[in-house]
Amino acid sequence: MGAVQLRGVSLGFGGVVLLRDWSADFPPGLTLLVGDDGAGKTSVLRLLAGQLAPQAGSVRWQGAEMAQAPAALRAQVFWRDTREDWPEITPLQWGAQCAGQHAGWSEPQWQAHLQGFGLVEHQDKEMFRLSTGSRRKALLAAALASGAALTLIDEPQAALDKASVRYLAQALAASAQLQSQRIVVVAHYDQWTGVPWGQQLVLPGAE
Ligand SMILES: Nc1ncnc2c1ncn2[C@@H]1O[C@H](COP(=O)(O)OP(=O)(O)OP(=O)(O)O)[C@@H](O)[C@H]1O
Repeated sequence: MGAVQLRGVSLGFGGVVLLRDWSADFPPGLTLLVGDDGAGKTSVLRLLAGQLAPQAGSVRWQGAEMAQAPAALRAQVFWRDTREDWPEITPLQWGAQCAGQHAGWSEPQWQAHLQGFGLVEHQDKEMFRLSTGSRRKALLAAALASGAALTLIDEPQAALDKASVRYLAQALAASAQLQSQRIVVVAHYDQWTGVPWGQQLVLPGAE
């Protein structure tokens, strides 16, 4: 399947430069994307998802420019911006939607992750009734269970209890073992030990 390749990427907003002529590869395996608050982690995930186009340079995967990727390629990406509002839907209903969108969806893994994150008691409550942490856990459980060839996870430790962070670390390791060709990118503001990262990329930071 190969890496997502960023070449000579520039990106900025309103005079603030986040990336200038930045090149990086996101190969199969686990990548930790490190950057201070506001360094552009979410923006890089959005570039990888094709939700955002760079102002210069290219973001290519499987022969396509991600911002113009055909639907078949987009279907191989799991990405949901954590800032997006949730519709009136329960975690179970949302899981069913995701199952329809991702060919590699694993129902046993979804069930296991709901259990592992302690979400079973909340799985029938609408998202807006859940705590931020529980909504985050539902998102993470779906990301992991999606089997998506390119899985993008933004600041997963935010609003998670310690037990869930431990569960997530082992679930990430297990997913990398299970699907060695899967590209999983996790953005976090700091180093994160205890996860077998294939690579760690540090963002240059806003100028
Ligand atoms: N669509 C946009 N329009 C204008 N400014 C934006 C846009 N997207 C991001 N920014 C700005 O770019 C900077 C980087 O944002 P981004 O969310 O990518 O960083 P981050 O590293 O994920 O930081 P944080 O963890 O604080 O969200 C921020 O100052 C943000 O306000």
